[in-house]
Amino acid sequence: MKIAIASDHAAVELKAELAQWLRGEGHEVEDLGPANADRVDYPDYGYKLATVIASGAAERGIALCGSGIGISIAVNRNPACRCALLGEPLSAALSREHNDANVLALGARLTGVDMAKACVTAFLTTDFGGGRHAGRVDKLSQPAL
Ligand SMILES: O=C(CO)[C@H](O)[C@H](O)[C@H](O)COP(=O)(O)O
Repeated sequence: MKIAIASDHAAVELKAELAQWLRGEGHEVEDLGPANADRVDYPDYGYKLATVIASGAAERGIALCGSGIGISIAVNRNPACRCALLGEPLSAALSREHNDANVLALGARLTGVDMAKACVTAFLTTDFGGGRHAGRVDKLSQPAL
């Protein structure tokens, strides 16, 4: 699968670890940066990731910052993105099955590497359930009231 990954300075190590692991699993990973741990602003990288998802250049995205909160807010400002911030695999699976999430957000200061990998695995291997969930997800693409 084609996956784009981005972070802020707080999550560059987790980003590198996940990117290497995913490549080893056979995925095509585009690392959108940053390249080092110099302080940056999560909106810049969240918007960059969202643009790649919106363009269709990557099927799924992984967004990382210290808590996952800031970058998930940034990604979700793009109407093409449904970004789910979570810290355990059941929520990752539900984000796919019920919400057709196309971006997963994790907090590197809150979630360890093994748990992060478990979340990513669930996120990448769970299909959208469709059915009753489809109309709800469609509503997310409509303008908010
Ligand atoms: O957006 C966040 C908090 O909601 C992330 O955790 C950021 O990584 C964090 O704000 C960065 O904080 P820092 O003190 O500048 O490293």
